[in-house]
Amino acid sequence: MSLALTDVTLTYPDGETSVTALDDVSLRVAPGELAAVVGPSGSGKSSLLAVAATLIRPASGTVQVGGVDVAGLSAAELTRLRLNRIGVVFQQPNLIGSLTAVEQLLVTEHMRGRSPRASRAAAAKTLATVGLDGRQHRRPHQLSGGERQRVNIARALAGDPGVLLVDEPTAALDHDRGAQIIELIVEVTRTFRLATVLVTHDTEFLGAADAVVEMRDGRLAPAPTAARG
Ligand SMILES: Nc1ncnc2c1ncn2[C@@H]1O[C@H](COP(=O)(O)OP(=O)(O)OP(=O)(O)O)[C@@H](O)[C@H]1O
Repeated sequence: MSLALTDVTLTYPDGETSVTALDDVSLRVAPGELAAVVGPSGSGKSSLLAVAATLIRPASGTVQVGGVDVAGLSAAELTRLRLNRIGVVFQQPNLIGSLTAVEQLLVTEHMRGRSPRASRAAAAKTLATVGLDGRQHRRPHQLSGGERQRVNIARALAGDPGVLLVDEPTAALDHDRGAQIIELIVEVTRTFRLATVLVTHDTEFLGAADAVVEMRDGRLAPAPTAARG
């Protein structure tokens, strides 16, 4: 599935005035490709992900997921699109403390209306894909930081999405764990032919990205080679 943002502009009200978080931004990501987004704090990276996730509607411009302009979808269709086609990985895993790894995935599978038996088998398979075979019955406090982030990634993949949006996945991890998480994101992008957008400060891991773009004051441009690590 592809992801395309075209001429997207987003403003937030700010007292009497407004802040332009995205200024005429265009980004295309083909199936199986990873686009990395770098840029200083406050430049608009999270806003870009929120618009791509269809959580915020831009003031102008279009967002297409799998060739479909999301502006034309009803509220119910948008909910289905988010649940079934778009996987989001936030900086913090946001796991539920009392649930095991497999149960974290079953919560969203339940929301998708899938049967518990089929969901459990699929969730175990997804956990194995992210390297957590044998750890599926552990609760978050029994997992390392890197393993918790893997559960987070597995949860985003469980619905079999076409688009994967990842916000600073290595921020809470040490260097080696961070490198492994980036490697995993690249691997699942290729294996499942996802259109992946990865926001990161870790410029040293960007060699595997198909494109590296830089946000500055809400504008997107190809990153200078120095930012590619
Ligand atoms: N809900 C909001 N209301 C008003 N302004 C906002 C809102 N969210 C973000 N902004 C502003 O929009 C701009 C872009 O913010 P955004 O969070 O997208 O940046 P970012 O690049 O993700 O930053 P960081 O790297 O610090 O997470 C900033 O100037 C920010 O202050």
